[in-house]
Amino acid sequence: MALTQMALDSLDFDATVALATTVAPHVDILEIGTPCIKHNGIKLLETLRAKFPNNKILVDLKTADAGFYEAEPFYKAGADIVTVLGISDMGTIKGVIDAANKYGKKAQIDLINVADKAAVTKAAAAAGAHIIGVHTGLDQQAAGQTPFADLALVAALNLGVEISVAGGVKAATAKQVKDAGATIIVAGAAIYGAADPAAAAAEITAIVHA
Ligand SMILES: O=C(CO)[C@H](O)[C@H](O)COP(=O)(O)O
Repeated sequence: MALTQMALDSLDFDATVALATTVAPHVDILEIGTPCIKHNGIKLLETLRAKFPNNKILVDLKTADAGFYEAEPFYKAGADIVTVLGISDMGTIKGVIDAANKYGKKAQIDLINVADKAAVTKAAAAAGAHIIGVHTGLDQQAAGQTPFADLALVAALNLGVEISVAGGVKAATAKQVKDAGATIIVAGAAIYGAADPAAAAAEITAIVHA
């Protein structure tokens, strides 16, 4: 079954916990977004881990170096998934995979800004990556880009790894993303920007779980 992931992209600690409280019953995975984890640190992960035992938690570290060293404390503190940049050295990617395996968790390789996405996906899968993250970042979205072509390319490789898709996904596009091969469908702005975030999350999850 495909899963939904909600990206918590606020910088504010209390607002993040409050939004997670609203949304957690309606999504599978809570994501602590990159600006959020940089601003608030591992204490926020510890807080969310304690409050939401029924959700998986992804920490979007987007690690670029020192993979094992940077990722290990987050797995130890309860992260289920940690991200590493696909543009990093394979030693860095392998370090995050090794840290994930040490704790029985998952490493996600983020393809943001990767030039040869097929080559990096194949190399990461061969190195034991659990999840490939097809990702059109917020700045790329502002320039009009979408993740759909990259998703088609990665899904066509048929490597047997999980595929997460992020980049402006909303209720209107969630089915398209799932049908194209995504196993984790990420939504940030479509949920936190909605008038009723709980309802928006529930709507997307109903589509993804259908
Ligand atoms: O990782 C991110 C930015 O780097 C976002 O959290 C991700 O793109 C999901 O948010 P949205 O649905 O608003 O694109």
